[in-house]
Amino acid sequence: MSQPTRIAVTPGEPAGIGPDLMIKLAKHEWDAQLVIFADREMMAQRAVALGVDLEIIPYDSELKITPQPGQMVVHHIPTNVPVVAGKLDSGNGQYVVETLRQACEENMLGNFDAVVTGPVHKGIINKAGVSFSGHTEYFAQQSNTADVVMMLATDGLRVCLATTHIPLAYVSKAITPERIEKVIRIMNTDLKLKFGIAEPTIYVCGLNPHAGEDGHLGTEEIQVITPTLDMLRSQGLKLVGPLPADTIFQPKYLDKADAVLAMYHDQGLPVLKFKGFGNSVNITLGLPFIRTSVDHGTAADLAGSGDVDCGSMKRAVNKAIKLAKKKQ
Ligand SMILES: NC(=O)C1=CN([C@@H]2O[C@H](COP(=O)(O)OP(=O)(O)OC[C@H]3O[C@@H](n4cnc5c(N)ncnc54)[C@H](O)[C@@H]3O)[C@@H](O)[C@H]2O)C=CC1
Ligand SMILES: NCC(=O)COP(=O)(O)O
Repeated sequence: MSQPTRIAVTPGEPAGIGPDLMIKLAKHEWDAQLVIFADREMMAQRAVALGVDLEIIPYDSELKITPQPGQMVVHHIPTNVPVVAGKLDSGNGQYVVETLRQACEENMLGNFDAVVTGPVHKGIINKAGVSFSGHTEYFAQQSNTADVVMMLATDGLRVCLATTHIPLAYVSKAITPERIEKVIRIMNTDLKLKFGIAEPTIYVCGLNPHAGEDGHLGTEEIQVITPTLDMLRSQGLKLVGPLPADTIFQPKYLDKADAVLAMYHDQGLPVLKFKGFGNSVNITLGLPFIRTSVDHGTAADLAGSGDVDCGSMKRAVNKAIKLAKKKQ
C-alpha cells in the first residue's frame, strides 16, 4: 500500500478554537492523511467537552490509512500546562511554537506533503518569551528562506502583502525596490505554478492616499514603486499600477486582476475579509513546502462552545491537498 498524501495540521493556540476546528475536520473523510500535531489528551478533553465521539490514533510514519469520520491521527506533542478553553496561558506559548517547529521540520525532511495551520495568538507567544510575529515569518526563518509572500484568497479575489506583521510606522522603510521586486517575482511564479495562470496580471496598490497624488501626498510611488514596476514590465511581467488603494478594489479592475498586491496588512486584508471572511485561505508563497492556513484568529471567546465556523479551515485543508497532489 503506497503512502497517502500526508498533511501536517497544527491547531495553534490550545485555548482558542483550533482544537474545536480539528474535531470538526475529523468528522469528515479527506483524500489525504491529516496528522494533527498536538497534545492528544488536550484534544480528547475538547472532544468530550463538545460531546463528540473521537477515536485518537497515534501517528506512526508507517501508518498508511486515511482516517475515517470520527478518527483523528495525532502526532503527540505535550502541552506544558493544562489547557482551559477560552483562557490564554503563556505557559503554553513554547508548546505552540514546538508544534510549528516539528511540522516545519517534517515538511523540510519530505515526510509530509504540506502543512495547514490553525490560528495562534502572537501576543501570548511573545509573553512566553519567544519572539514571534506570525507563521509566515516563522516558517521563512526556519526554512532559511529570505523572501516569502502572504496571500489570502477567496472566491474572486487574491490579495498579497508587500509587508506583513510590522508596525505601521515601519512600513514606509520596508517598501524598498528590492522587496517590491522580490514580492512580485514570487507572486508571478506562484500564480503560474500553484494557480495554473499562464501569464498572471498583477494589480499593485500605492502606499499613500491617492497613490501619492503626484508626489503631493507621499513619494514612495514615484521613488520606489513605479520605477520597480517599470523595470519588471520591461521584462514582460503584466503589472498595473500603482493605483490608489481606495479605488483599486472595484470590479472594473478586479475582473482583470489575477491578484492584487497591497503594501501593508490592513490595506489589503480588510477588503478580502469583507468579501470572504470564513471562506478564505491564507497561502504562503515562496516557501520550499506547501503551507496554507485559516483566515481568522484564535477566537478564544468561542473555544469549546461548539459554535465555530470551520469553513476557512476546510478550505485551507482542501487547498493544501490540491496543491500537494498537483506537486506529486
Ligand atoms: N492564522 C493565524 O494564526 C491568525 C491569528 N490571529 C490572531 O488571533 C488573535 C485574535 O484576533 P482577533 O482580531 O480577535 O480575530 P479573530 O478572528 O480571532 O476574531 C474576530 C471575531 O471573529 C469571530 N471568529 C473568528 N473566527 C471564527 C470562526 N471560525 N467561527 C466563528 N467566529 C469566528 C470571533 O469570535 C471574533 O468575534 C490575535 O492574537 C491574532 O494575532 C489573527 C488572524 C490569523
Ligand atoms: N492576518 C493574517 C495573520 O495574522 C496570519 O498570519 P500568519 O500567522 O499566517 O503569518
